[in-house]
Amino acid sequence: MDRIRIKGGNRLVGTIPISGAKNAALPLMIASLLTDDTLTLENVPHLADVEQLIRILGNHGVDYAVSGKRIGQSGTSGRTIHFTARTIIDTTAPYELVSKMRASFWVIGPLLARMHQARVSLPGGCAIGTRPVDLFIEGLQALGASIDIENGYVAASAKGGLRGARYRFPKVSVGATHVLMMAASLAKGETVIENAAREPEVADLAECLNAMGAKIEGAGTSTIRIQGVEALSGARHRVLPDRIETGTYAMAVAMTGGDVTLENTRADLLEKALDALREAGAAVEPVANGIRVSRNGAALRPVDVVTDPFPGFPTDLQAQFMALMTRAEGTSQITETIFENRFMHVQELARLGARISLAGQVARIEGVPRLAGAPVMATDLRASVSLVIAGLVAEGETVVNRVYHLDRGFERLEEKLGNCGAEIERLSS
Ligand SMILES: CC(=O)N[C@H]1[C@@H](OP(=O)(O)OP(=O)(O)OC[C@H]2O[C@@H](n3ccc(=O)[nH]c3=O)[C@H](O)[C@@H]2O)O[C@H](CO)[C@@H](O)[C@@H]1O
Ligand SMILES: C=C(OP(=O)(O)O)C(=O)O
Repeated sequence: MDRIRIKGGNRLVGTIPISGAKNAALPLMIASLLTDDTLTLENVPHLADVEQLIRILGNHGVDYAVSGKRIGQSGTSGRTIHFTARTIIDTTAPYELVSKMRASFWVIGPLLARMHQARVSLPGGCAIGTRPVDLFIEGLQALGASIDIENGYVAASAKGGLRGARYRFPKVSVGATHVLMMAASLAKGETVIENAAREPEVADLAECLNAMGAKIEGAGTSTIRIQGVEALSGARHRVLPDRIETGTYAMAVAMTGGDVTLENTRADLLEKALDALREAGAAVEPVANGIRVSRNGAALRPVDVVTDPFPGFPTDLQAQFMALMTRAEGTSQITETIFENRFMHVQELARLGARISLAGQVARIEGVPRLAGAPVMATDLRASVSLVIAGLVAEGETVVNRVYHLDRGFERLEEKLGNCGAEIERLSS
């Protein structure tokens, strides 16, 4: 299993190209199931989750072809991939494939809409909470689907097709909003989704679906209105920049000090996180095609944050911000409101000398003047990268084990940080 070795102490200076967003690319790829035409996606990141989803889609009959820049070229700006689901050859998504990744469950929406049936294994994904699927089930039932859960599978059918309806989510869910929006695009009549997730990835999916011929209004707000259409066509769409990758590197720069321009990204995708960084003492300014982040000499100040659905502080940046706060001059508080078990990085950060106490969903971080390198274990995707951020300032050597978590969501992390002066390498074994 690969490991990442970091020698802490170097400031980060230079430019980091931001990739297309994993959490936008995955639902966009799944949208290819909605049409027999070709959906071309640009700026697709090269990530383990993308490769896994290609396999899952292949099982349903989606062919893919890669064109444009290939991985390995320096400065690559992501791949262009053409997805074609000419015919759906299987409406079952099996446990072996779906258990590896939460988002793969989302195929249920397009399969049901196009084929009027789907049998999808209950999902896997990062172990950060129980992550039930009740909202998907309720939402799809509102569109007329009958659903049974049997032998670990969700079996859904809609004889005669889905019908538009008004549905209010009792709780905000990104995935369930994606699924309902895709399903409703091919339902008969109008669907109104209330209390929808407002994440930029939802708006990105809607933009792509509209390019495919869907009629969706209001995506990016909490009420989404969809007029169902008979069929969708192919389209070409560019995947949104990864706001979590952006925020992660911004936090790494705030941690080490230095001056880095994050390229191919947008500040409006993560205002709340950038505000927290400014409060912590970093200078953050939008520049043409990106964001410049620096901290030169200013002390790190403690900042309290509470995770929330967009436009709040993202849960996917919580671990990284906690790593930063371990070096603040004072005590900060981080409250996690989205997932009930997303503090697994706490004990690993403690190995590096961090002082963090937990009470339910609240972590209190007492800043320390130094961290010291140690072997640590990645437990989930964002937890892993929080350990990398801490390792960048820890004295001596930090080795992060179980790097496969990182590879799910960060493209060429060692190269991107190494090019800015970090001493970081991948140890393959
Ligand atoms: C691939 C992807 O885009 N993953 C993101 C997506 O995950 P994902 O779409 O899985 O997250 P959700 O927004 O659905 O989850 C939010 C909360 O709702 C709960 N819930 C969700 C569905 C359901 O049927 N019942 C239920 O109770 C979840 O357990 C969680 O507590 O949004 C999360 C919240 O921003 C991010 O952390 C993930 O990185
Ligand atoms: C939790 C995440 O991913 P997933 O929903 O795929 O587990 C994430 O991207 O941080």
